[in-house]
Amino acid sequence: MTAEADIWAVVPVKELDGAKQRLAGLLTPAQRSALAEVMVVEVLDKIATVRGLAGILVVTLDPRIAAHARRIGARIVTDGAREGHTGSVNAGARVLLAEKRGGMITMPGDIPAMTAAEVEAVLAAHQAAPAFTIAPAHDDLGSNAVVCSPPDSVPLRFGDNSYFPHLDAARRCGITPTVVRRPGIAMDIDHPVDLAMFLRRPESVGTRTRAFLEEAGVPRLLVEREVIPLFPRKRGEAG
Ligand SMILES: Nc1nc2c(ncn2[C@@H]2O[C@H](COP(=O)(O)OP(=O)(O)OP(=O)(O)O)[C@@H](O)[C@H]2O)c(=O)[nH]1
Ligand SMILES: O=C(O)[C@H](O)COP(=O)(O)O
Repeated sequence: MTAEADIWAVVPVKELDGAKQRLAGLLTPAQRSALAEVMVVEVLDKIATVRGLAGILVVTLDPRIAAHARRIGARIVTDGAREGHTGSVNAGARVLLAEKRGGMITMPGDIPAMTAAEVEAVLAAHQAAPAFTIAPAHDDLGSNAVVCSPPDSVPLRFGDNSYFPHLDAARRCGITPTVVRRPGIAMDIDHPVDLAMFLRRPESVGTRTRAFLEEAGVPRLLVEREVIPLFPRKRGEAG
């Protein structure tokens, strides 16, 4: 990718009240909303330092996230911002298309272990348009960073084990997808078990999200709820 590629980051952010429903069994609504905010702010602050991006669009109706997005110089898109993950990404892509921008890299707000260097590696691997690059989740189910140039090079559909369907969609568009795996980008936080994994992994060390989780007593909660066993089984032990 060259600087002339004109790639914009598109980050969809659901309103914080009601975010992270899949953590409802573990965290209170206030904790979930606070965690979502810490993660999104951490992700946006890191994206703001990525070299080679033309700009950042944050698709949101959340006033706190919009205020932070403005502070880091991002643009806010509100049209289509309540249309789910896919609808919101498409809303950002439409803005970029209307402005004849070169492409987009979309990432969710729940990958707080990502780094600017990882995103730069994804962008560096991206080919000349028409092109499609994807950085999957650690389990090869989710699509955690997706680059499309032009912004609508491949129809996107998140939320249902979308990684392999996105590879197929690219091929149907006549594009050979580029795959880039990076451990920080790969670690999205949806379920309690994801929190356990995040806290175990070296990539979370030094993140504000980890500090927040420790402050909120989440490591102990994960043990109490048996998401993390207190005495891990030894290899080969039955159970
Ligand atoms: N603007 C916008 N962003 C969304 C919407 N739905 C999801 N997102 C964003 O898309 C990314 C992935 O979100 P999800 O994992 O589906 O939702 P979540 O709130 O993080 O978690 P759950 O409530 O457990 O589904 C996050 O950055 C969300 O904020 C929406 O309706 N509008
Ligand atoms: O449901 C989700 O976790 C998000 O919408 C992300 O979707 P994905 O798993 O397809 O990346």
